[in-house]
Amino acid sequence: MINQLVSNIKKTGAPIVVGLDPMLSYIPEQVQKKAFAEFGETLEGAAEAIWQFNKEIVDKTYDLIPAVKPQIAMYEQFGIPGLTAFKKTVDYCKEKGLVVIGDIKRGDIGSTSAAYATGHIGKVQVGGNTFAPFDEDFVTVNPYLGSDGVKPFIDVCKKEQKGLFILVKTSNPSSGEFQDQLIDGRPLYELVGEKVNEWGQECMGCSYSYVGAVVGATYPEMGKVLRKIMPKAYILVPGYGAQGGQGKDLVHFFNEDGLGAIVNSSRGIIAAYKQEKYASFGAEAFGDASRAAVEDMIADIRGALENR
Ligand SMILES: O=C(O)c1cc(=O)[nH]c(=O)n1[C@@H]1O[C@H](COP(=O)(O)O)[C@@H](O)[C@H]1O
Repeated sequence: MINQLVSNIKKTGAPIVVGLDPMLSYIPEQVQKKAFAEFGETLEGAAEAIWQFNKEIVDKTYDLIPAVKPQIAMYEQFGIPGLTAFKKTVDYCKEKGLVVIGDIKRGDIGSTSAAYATGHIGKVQVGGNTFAPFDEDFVTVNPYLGSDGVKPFIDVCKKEQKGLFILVKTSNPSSGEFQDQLIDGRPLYELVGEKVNEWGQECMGCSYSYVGAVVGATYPEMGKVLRKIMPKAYILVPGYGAQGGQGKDLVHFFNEDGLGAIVNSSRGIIAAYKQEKYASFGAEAFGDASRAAVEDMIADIRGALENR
């Protein structure tokens, strides 16, 4: 899967991910009304609205981008119908040739991690039948439980040619509370980065490992250090746009080959029509506003990489 991700990035020239994080408040009224007319103001109605919203955004952007990142919490809040919309989104994006990063941020004791890995990137056996229940291409993993909580995900990746992005330094304001704590004079995120590098060494695709890392766009100096600690890890960089990250902050997340990082924006793309900059599109043309926001994001990052 890492090879498909790299190939999609080279083909589009766009090291970006569109985060499909649909909140009902981002979904234009006409889309909500239509879904509620069919299913009522119910969990099913909400799930239909987020599915139709996602589909329009994917239809308007898929030719420009290599990958999407649906964040499962946005779907789980609508219970079982929400999870059905998550799965429909995963399948639709894959049909469109996009790499799907399931943002699930899981991690537990070994046996429980194994079940998470099976459900999201692996296959489950039911009697004589085998199913790939969610079938994302990559998932995000929380490494707080240590190696035995991460290894079951790596084992499934090896078997199924899937991939991981492991939280190393997150983008949120409180991330330093634990992640920046010094251990023998070195911050914890550096030690986690070293572990990601170690885990990734036996998981190489053509040029990059399929064990990647998450490092927030909001901490560019730390990104620079982590890039060197994990030279073969693809770095998923959230925090662009709504959280303040800009192209010029991100150049050191990339390697000299122009690869090695993929920058996520969720609200900045999917709710673009609500921003002043794209307001002229109006709520009816929300998908076109998202396309314009994708084009601007690509230009910003490409421009920064060309001028570094
Ligand atoms: O793993 C992630 O994707 C992630 C890690 C992190 O450190 N910070 C972070 O914002 N994220 C996710 O990235 C997305 C950011 O959304 P926006 O701020 O709307 O672009 C959300 O889905 C977050 O859950």
